[in-house]
Amino acid sequence: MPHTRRHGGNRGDQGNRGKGNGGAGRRPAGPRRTGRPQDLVRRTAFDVIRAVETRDAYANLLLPARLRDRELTGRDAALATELTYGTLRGRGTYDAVLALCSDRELRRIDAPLLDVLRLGAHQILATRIPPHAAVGTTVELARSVTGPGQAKFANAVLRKVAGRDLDAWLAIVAPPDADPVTRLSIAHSHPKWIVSALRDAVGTAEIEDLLAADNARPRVTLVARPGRATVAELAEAGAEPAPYSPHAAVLPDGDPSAVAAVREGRAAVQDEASQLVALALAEVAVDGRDALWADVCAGPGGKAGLLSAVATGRDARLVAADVQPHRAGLVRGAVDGRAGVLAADGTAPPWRPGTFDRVMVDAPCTGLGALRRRPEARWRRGPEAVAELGPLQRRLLAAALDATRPGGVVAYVTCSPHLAETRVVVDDVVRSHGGAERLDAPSVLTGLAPGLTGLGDGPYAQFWPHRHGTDAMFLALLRRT
Ligand SMILES: C[S@@+](CC[C@H](N)C(=O)[O-])C[C@H]1O[C@@H](n2cnc3c(N)ncnc32)[C@H](O)[C@@H]1O
Repeated sequence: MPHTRRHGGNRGDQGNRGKGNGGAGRRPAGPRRTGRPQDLVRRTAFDVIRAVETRDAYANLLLPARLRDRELTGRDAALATELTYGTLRGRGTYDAVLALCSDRELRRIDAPLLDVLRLGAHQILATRIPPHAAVGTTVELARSVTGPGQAKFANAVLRKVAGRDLDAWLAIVAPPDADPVTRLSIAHSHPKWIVSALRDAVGTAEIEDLLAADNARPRVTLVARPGRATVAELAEAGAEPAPYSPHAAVLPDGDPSAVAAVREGRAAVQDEASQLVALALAEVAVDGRDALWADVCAGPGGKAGLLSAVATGRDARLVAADVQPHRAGLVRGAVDGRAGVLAADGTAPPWRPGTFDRVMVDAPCTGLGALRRRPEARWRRGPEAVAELGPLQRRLLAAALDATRPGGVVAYVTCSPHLAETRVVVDDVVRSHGGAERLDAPSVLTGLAPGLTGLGDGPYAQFWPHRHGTDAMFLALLRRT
């Protein structure tokens, strides 16, 4: 099933009735707060879904801005978020159902109308909104977006969708005797190439759990930057200590920016695996000097923020770089004053060979390990992205080994479990570059978090959403010889 939770959507329609648009000369962007709040909630979800399609917008960045502009808060904001993310994630499943309910091929349906239908299918099949209400409000949306003729078509299609529940539809569109990749692709709404790649990485026994975890809402994990904030302080603000990272706390509900330490930059939102791979680089033993660290792909600064705080506590210094100047700018807001930040190309860096004692390469990758967070990401790129990124990943890792002194350590990290951008890259570079010895990453990580298991047999470590509740982050640790 594309969704593991059903949302109490219709309850969300009750909030903030009749608040107006805030006055003081401020006009919300797009539709105004007139009419029924649920219309504005659905319209907001629709607008974000369209912007994702037409201007490559990122839902997790655009939606909060639209909610603010339109003064949607509380349950209305929660419903708009659920409808936006759920529709984007579930598109693969909903398209398979819509194709059976429409007398027109989906590719012949106008793109805005198809998005309205997907939004309707999500409400009917994966929320607790009563089907008649979901059909009625979606038909109204179709009318306002595309006109009365199309509203009639939308009504006919959505009434057919509402004729069965999700399980009954899945038995038809993803039957047990279908080819396994096709069945998983439709049932869990992932493109086939991603199902195949994830199955190669995690194995047949766990692929279904992994795909289901990609469709669940991720918890919000905070990092208390060492020396600047503590988990105890985050706990006072309502967060709960997380299971593995000593600096992590989970915010069960609510807005991270309501936490003072987050507002003040002493804490931040950061996945627990992302914290642990940075800590692994900081903790693995190095022989001799331990004074100068680098993060060569640092933007926007999640790992650099943690590394710089740990470095400062040990009287070491972090140099953080990113090839994109605006991303290097974001890093400046995440690191402490001792760190150096610059815009530089990690494949042709301005520092001398052998400069650093510890180097982080958090390489640009497909992001297949963070599909929970970026609901549209799975539809955006095809398998060619893996081949396109491979040469850059290899050059960055080779250059990082060059930048490390003998006895120093390099961490190669991706937010993807795809074998072609994880172990295949590291194996190739170790073979062709020479001068690198693989360290056992799982044992370094379990040294940090004794309860942590299921990272693989080494020398590489792989986190998984369904096993660890984290992003599928990969870590290789290499000692420069
Ligand atoms: C996965 S992101 C890094 C995330 C970051 N480490 C964090 O924890 O917030 C990869 C970064 O590599 C940067 N990048 C891509 N090519 C690069 C290059 N040749 N040299 C340096 N940085 C590069 C991208 O701009 C992007 O910011």
